[in-house]
Amino acid sequence: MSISVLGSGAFGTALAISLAGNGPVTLWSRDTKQAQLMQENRENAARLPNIGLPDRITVTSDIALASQSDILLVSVPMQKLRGALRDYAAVLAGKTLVACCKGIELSTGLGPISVIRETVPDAHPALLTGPSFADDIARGLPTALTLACKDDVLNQKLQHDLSTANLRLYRTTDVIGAELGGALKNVMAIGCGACIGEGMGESARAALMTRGFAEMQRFALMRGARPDTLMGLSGMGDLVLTCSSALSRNYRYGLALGRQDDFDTNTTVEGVATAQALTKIAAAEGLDMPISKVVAEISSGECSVGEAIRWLLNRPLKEE
Ligand SMILES: NC(=O)C1=CN([C@@H]2O[C@H](COP(=O)(O)OP(=O)(O)OC[C@H]3O[C@@H](n4cnc5c(N)ncnc54)[C@H](OP(=O)(O)O)[C@@H]3O)[C@@H](O)[C@H]2O)C=CC1
Ligand SMILES: O=C(CO)COP(=O)(O)O
Repeated sequence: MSISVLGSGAFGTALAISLAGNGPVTLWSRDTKQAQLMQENRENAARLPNIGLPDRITVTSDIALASQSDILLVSVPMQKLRGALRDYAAVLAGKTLVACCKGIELSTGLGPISVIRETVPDAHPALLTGPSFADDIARGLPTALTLACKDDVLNQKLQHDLSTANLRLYRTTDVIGAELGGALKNVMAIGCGACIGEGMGESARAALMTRGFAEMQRFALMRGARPDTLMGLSGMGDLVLTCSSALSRNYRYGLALGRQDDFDTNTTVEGVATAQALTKIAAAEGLDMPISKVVAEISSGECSVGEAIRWLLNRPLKEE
């Protein structure tokens, strides 16, 4: 069994480092110069600095070579997934593709598994998600993740092949629940960052996380997810991590909004597009998603964080 990671961002590189503990791994970058630099310097200086690449990792920009592996982990941002898969659909046909991204596609409202199905119809799709900062994984710190695949026989094999010394994988066939847990927690992390950045305090953050989780459950149930999936690593687990740590880019982005600080626009912040996608779908379905709505509005500059908080607090009172 051979493994490649397609996409050499922070997360793809961290996964490659962890998987290299089991055997050889190919790490693919679309950028030839970046691939050469990483292969020679044994470091991803751009996205995961100061962490060495084990000898068992081969970095390449040759997609034909990388796609020869049995299992391909696809680790690019959600809004780039369709384009990346479409570009390489010919060599990805029939492969096992494990999406590692967290989000909802803005143009279609779809999650990663559906995007794989549409772009590479005869691939075998799965999803890896859950609480996991790239930096932690790359440093060998332990975490537990959710591996989601409709085909439980394939999933059992993947669970065996992708578990490592520091990644304990739990499997589920509820791909919708796993996708939505990972996608929606990023929106709530922006909200929590904004709340702390605006100086609202820890009690407000706990309230926002809890009501945010209620929104996550409401949306996921509407889409056919199982409630217990949201209670697991991909939902509650990742929500807790991302809403409470400044290692999260979504949280830091929210923090910057609340403090009215600048934020590097090249940083991957998945929750921004996902909040917009959610708001569109919720409006069409008549679903009440107030936190997602204000996260979309503060991200687009339609309202300030202060105005958003006042609006949330002044809505009609209701049952919990
Ligand atoms: N970082 C983390 O801690 C975690 C991230 N994730 C998820 O992983 C996904 C990727 O995030 P992350 O690695 O952090 O992001 P980064 O911003 O660190 O890297 C994104 C990577 O995707 C590549 N890329 C972008 N578009 C394409 C394309 N069309 N074809 C090929 N490669 C492309 C970029 O290449 P280039 O450099 O050439 O632009 C870059 O290597 C996200 O969905 C994120 O939510 C999940 C868990 C943890
Ligand atoms: O998904 C993550 C942790 O599980 C990483 O979160 P950020 O994308 O907000 O950094």
